[in-house]
Amino acid sequence: MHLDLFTLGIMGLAVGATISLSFTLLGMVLRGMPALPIWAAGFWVLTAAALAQGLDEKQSLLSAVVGSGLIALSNALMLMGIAVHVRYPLRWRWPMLLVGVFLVIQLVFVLEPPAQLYEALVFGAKSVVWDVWMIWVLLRRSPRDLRNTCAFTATIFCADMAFYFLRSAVMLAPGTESQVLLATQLVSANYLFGIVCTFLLSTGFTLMLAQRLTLDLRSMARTDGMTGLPNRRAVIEEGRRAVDACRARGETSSVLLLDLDGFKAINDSWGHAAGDEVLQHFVRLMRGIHLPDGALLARYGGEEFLVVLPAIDAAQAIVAAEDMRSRVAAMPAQFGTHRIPVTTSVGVAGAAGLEFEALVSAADAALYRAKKLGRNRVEWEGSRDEAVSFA
Ligand SMILES: Nc1nc2c(ncn2[C@@H]2O[C@H](COP(=O)(O)OP(=O)(O)OP(=O)(O)O)[C@@H](O)[C@H]2O)c(=O)[nH]1
Repeated sequence: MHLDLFTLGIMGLAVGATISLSFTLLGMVLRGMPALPIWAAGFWVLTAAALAQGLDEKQSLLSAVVGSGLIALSNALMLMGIAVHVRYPLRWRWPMLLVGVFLVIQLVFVLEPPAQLYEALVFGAKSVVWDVWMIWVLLRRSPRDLRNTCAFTATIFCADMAFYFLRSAVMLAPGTESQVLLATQLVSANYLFGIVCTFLLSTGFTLMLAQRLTLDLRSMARTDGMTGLPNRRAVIEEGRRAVDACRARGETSSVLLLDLDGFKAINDSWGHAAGDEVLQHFVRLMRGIHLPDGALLARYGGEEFLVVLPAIDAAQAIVAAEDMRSRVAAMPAQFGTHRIPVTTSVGVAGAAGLEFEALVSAADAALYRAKKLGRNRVEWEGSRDEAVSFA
């Protein structure tokens, strides 16, 4: 089969339109994925570029300027989609500036046509600039937990770059310029490679989206929606891991269980929205307190919060708990024009040998006593030096 430019243009059009349509439809289903519509637009623009360039064998002004302008625009869209996906704050103005520069270069080429070799080399250089930029964002600006799918996509851009270097090497080889057949074959190879790359790129982007979706869902399942803190499930998992690591080293760990006092009365007197505001106010206060490295703060239940302090002994934990209690008592919550007094009771447990679950139930027993003894106070199990004496 002879793959002339027209045939390749039709193939590019079919592949491009299919991918663009898939991404557009995916964007309608997967809401909350901001990169998706940008990539869909990128693929549509790339398809339009294939249409403008591939179906116009005479290489008129339309194919030269509009086609390469569209290719530059599609690269800018792909790049912006990647930046949005990895949450790298890249401003639209920089890729768009590059599109403008490349468009001017193309216009100059139309007005004063350079040697074919020179034009092809500039075309390759333009692709390499986009490739390097995208590879840099994918590998250097992506979060660690998205890195493997980003690395896959970066490999495609590396292959694209390698192709252009290879193509340039062939073109620069002595005597190549005069071989018309070779030049035509290179253009065809360029098209075919572009089609394969576009397909692989769509696979790379799909993998990146799948990984982001999985991570987002996993994070949502472990986060409390109202306060943004880790939820009970997350803190049990992470707390267990942290306490076990300390136990293995023979170190003490402590946990604090904090429960807001009279919270039902706050809801009953001021309404549920006021209750929510009090919870958020409490979390803001807690976040403002400097906790030791490795400490975990989580929402354990309705108005109950758990602090895990690995490698912190009971005496230090009691001091930390007293600091939290007094700060909360000193700062009422603001709800509209009303100031709502807030206090918390705290149960503390700290021991070297206990498992996480045993520490939490000891802290729970201490909390129960704090409530019984009048609330707004810190209680612990056992002596202050070894807050759980029954370990
Ligand atoms: N506004 C609001 N209320 C909540 C939320 N989660 C739990 N609650 C309420 O918190 C209240 C807890 O009441 P109780 O367990 O009786 O505790 P309390 O009134 O604080 O009493 P003590 O703990 O003994 O001081 C219940 O009325 C729950 O409906 C929430 O996310 N928002």
